[in-house]
Amino acid sequence: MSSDMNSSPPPPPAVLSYPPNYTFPTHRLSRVLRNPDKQPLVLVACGSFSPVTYLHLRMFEMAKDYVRQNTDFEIVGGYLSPVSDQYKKPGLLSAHHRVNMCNLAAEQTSQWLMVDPWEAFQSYQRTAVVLDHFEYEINTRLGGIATADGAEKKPARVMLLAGSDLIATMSEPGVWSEPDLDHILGRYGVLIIERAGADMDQAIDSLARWRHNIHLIHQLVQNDVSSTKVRLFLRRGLSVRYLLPAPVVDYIEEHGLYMDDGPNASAASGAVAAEKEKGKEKEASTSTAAC
Ligand SMILES: Nc1ncnc2c1ncn2[C@@H]1O[C@H](COP(=O)(O)OP(=O)(O)OP(=O)(O)O)[C@@H](O)[C@H]1O
Ligand SMILES: O=C(O)c1ccc[n+]([C@@H]2O[C@H](COP(=O)([O-])O)[C@@H](O)[C@H]2O)c1
Repeated sequence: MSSDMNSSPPPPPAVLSYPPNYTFPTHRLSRVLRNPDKQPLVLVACGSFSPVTYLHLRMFEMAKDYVRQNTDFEIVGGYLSPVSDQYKKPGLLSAHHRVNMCNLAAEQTSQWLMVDPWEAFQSYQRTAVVLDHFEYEINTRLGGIATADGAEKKPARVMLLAGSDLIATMSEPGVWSEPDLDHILGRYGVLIIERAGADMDQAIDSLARWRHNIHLIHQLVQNDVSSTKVRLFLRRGLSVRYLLPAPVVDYIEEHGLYMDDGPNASAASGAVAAEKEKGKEKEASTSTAAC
């Protein structure tokens, strides 16, 4: 293991709690680095995924192109990490269904993406802790990623992959704690995907001190699909085909999901999430009315 790894010890497993019968998914993790000059990189996208859309999957492909063209990293794994039911965001379907839909999307439309149910099936875990969990599983438990000649194992860099709307919340008072921001952006870093309606430069304005660890990825094809719009379409009996992977559309139909407002729709448990949802619903509602 490199000296880098020794100077930055991962947190002890005691701070990480585990859901019952949990196994960290590694079936698509590249355990060997193709290019020995590169540093292995693992992408982690945290979110509701209620439901997962093509845009969630597209974030990973955009990141892959960016990383290949602009960095010294080699991507060895990509994970969707659906949030716990305790996040209680309006429109949040049960973790059981959200994880199933993410698994269908990853397994049937991608060769490299995986779904980690670690945070979904337990109490709410902050994003900083989720990234620590990946760090522990990949670099402590698995010992990192081997070079092709097997001479050494390099620690993988874990990075958050997120849309600019999520990053914009990092400048909103009271949403993220300052030590967590320092942990996420200082230690791990983030790849930000431009999202219509959330200006990237504005989103990172107050995050300047971590700029060296923040990578901005611009959209080349504008596409503002959101889970909120998909849920709204479903409630109105409109088609969502070609906005989501076909197996996910079939799953939603088969289980009759998102036909009503759901148990959390008016609970407004998280003020920020609820406000965000209301704004998105309004915007989505205006655009479907215009159709
Ligand atoms: N169209 C998109 N463009 C860029 N990033 C996106 C897009 N859709 C989702 N993301 C990002 O994916 C991650 C997970 O998002 P999330 O599950 O909250 O989806 P969402 O569509 O924003 O959901 P909702 O509409 O329920 O708020 C977040 O980092 C979010 O910014
Ligand atoms: O760790 C935090 O303090 C924190 C604060 C706000 C949001 N998050 C995470 O960001 C994600 C937001 O998802 P969403 O669907 O609300 O856009 C979700 O995974 C949350 O756990 C995390």
